[in-house]
Amino acid sequence: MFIPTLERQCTSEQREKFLPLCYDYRIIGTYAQTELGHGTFLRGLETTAHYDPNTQEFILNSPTISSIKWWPGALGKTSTHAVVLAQLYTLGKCHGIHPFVVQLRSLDDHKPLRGITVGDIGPKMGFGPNDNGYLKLHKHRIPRTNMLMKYSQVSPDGTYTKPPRSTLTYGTMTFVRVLIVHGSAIALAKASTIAIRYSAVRRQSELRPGEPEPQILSYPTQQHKLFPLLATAYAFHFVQLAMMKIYTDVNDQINNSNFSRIQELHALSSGLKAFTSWVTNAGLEVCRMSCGGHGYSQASGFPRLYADFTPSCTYEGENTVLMLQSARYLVKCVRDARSGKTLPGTVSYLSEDVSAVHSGGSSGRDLSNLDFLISLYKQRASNQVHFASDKVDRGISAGMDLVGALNSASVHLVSAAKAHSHYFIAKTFVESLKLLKASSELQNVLHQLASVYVFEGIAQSSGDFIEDYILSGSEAKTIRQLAVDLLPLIRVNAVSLVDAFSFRDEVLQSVLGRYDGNVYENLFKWAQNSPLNKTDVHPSYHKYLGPLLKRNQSKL
Ligand SMILES: CCCCC/C=C\C/C=C\C/C=C\C/C=C\CCCC(=O)SCCNC(=O)CCNC(=O)[C@H](O)C(C)(C)COP(=O)(O)OP(=O)(O)OC[C@H]1O[C@@H](n2cnc3c(N)ncnc32)[C@H](O)[C@@H]1OP(=O)(O)O
Ligand SMILES: Cc1cc2nc3c(=O)[nH]c(=O)nc-3n(C[C@H](O)[C@H](O)[C@H](O)COP(=O)(O)OP(=O)(O)OC[C@H]3O[C@@H](n4cnc5c(N)ncnc54)[C@H](O)[C@@H]3O)c2cc1C
Repeated sequence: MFIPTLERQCTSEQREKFLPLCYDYRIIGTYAQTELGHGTFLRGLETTAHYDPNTQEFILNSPTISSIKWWPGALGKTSTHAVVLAQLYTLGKCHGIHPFVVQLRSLDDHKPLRGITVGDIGPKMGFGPNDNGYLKLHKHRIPRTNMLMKYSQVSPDGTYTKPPRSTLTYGTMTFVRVLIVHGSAIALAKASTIAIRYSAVRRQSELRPGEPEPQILSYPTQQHKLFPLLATAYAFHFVQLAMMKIYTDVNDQINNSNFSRIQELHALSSGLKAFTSWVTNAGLEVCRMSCGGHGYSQASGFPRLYADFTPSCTYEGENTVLMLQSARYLVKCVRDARSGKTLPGTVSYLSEDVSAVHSGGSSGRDLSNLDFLISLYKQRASNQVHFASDKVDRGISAGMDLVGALNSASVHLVSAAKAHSHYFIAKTFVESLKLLKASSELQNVLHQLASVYVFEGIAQSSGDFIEDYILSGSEAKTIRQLAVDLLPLIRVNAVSLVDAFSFRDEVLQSVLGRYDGNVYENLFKWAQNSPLNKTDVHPSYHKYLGPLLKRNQSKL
């Protein structure tokens, strides 16, 4: 995050000064924004940067215990520098959060500089090798030119020039949220690879006396756990490509001072980061549990994969908060649509009249047709967004202000943002396959994956579709069965579909997911290397167990 911030927020002179140092690993940096007391509410950050025109320096301070920077990756023991987000004060006025490059440690002996107290925040659930750290600043002075001044400036006499948009400071977070969508795709692909390969190797239970124990991958329940997640990993792969394309296009526009799509990008990246990381987080646990006891061993790779992935639901914007950000924009779009404005691409459906075409019961609608089902996802999203938006309007009519009305409708707003994200993902998956140049065999297999993703997505949220009369109960039941009917077809290619992710064993880090499937020998070998097995009799025997046993034996 240090480098992307410099690349996006530096003037050209500052780029020339700082970026070569980063690219050549002459300095190592972190992104120090979160504090002990604030991570979500950025306007509440307390670190201060007061400009001193006499020396043309900023004086940085952590004025309170809650203002101590807390969590930034590699801050504790590694980073020599940080981008510090602080409240800018100049000529007696506060101008809000701005980014500053601060050197933390000497480049000679790596000792912290004067006015800098840094350290590691202590053991965490995962990310063990990462020294997430704390930073306390005490009257630490930096040159004026260390404030990143691409968008806003402080001149030598202290005059402040404000940015074209205050939220441009938030740009790096948007970029990393887009990366996290990719991160979700990768994590779910890894978990699917481990679980499906192991399920092809593992044989368990005798269905009928005398019959060989079947591969657990043959059980419909095992397939129902794993194949929708496999399909989701493919869906997220195509979604992260689409998200990155939108990010790149909008970022190019921003670089040409065209800020017209910044809100749409913020809303989409927030919703997709939250949606994909929540789904992946839950999916990792399903994959682990589908591997039985060995899934719980460190050898499976799942404990580390989960512990390292799960903070994706929190960092870079806590997921609920990001869903609310996305929903706030959707509510704005409903208003704009009602006043006749044209809506941008990813939300244009909100101005269409998708009033519920009453479920047809036995109307013979083709419930296996993906284009038709995507139109139902659209209808569900539109209904949920309009419902939540109407709730906000009713709150205002009842005398609330906008903040109060948004807050009171927030549970529904989160549901609406989830439905919007889900529609975008399902639509993108289906549309991406249409554009894919692939053999008919491959198209057929990928169509099976898209189908099980779309069917299962409806099955798992069928309440949304039934409550709004988008589907009848019997139609929802039919779609649920369509998902189950697809499982044995996907079974044929399941191992190939995870091999296609082509994770090397060294990357997958899983005995259960080894490419050669030689699990049991390697589990036993792995166990031999356990530290506890260095000696046959563990030293602790002589201190605790031995005396205890001997004492009790003498009583016999
Ligand atoms: C090869 C593999 C590749 C894949 C990678 C693999 C793995 C994983 C991937 C990547 C992971 C990388 C690194 C992972 C490790 C660590 C990273 C974590 C680092 C961090 O964890 S780093 C700290 C992150 N910490 C946050 O994330 C703070 C969240 N908290 C906020 O962000 C704000 O606090 C907010 C938005 C909640 C409230 O903001 P606020 O107080 O100003 O209030 P408000 O809501 O009124 O917003 C006023 C107007 O600004 C607009 N607005 C807001 N944000 C905008 C944005 N970003 N862009 C454009 N517009 C934006 C609004 O839409 C509104 O607009 P309008 O007024 O028009 O409605
Ligand atoms: C592994 C890891 C790495 C990190 N790396 C960095 C880093 O490199 N740099 C950095 O600056 N930070 C980093 N962070 C910090 C991270 O960005 C914050 O933890 C994150 O932004 C969440 O903020 P918070 O901790 O204040 O949570 P809080 O906002 O306190 O969340 C607690 C609860 O409050 C709820 N809540 C908060 N606000 C609202 C609201 N407006 N409406 C409804 N509910 C609300 C949330 O939904 C959540 O349920 C990292 C964190 C972790 C875990």
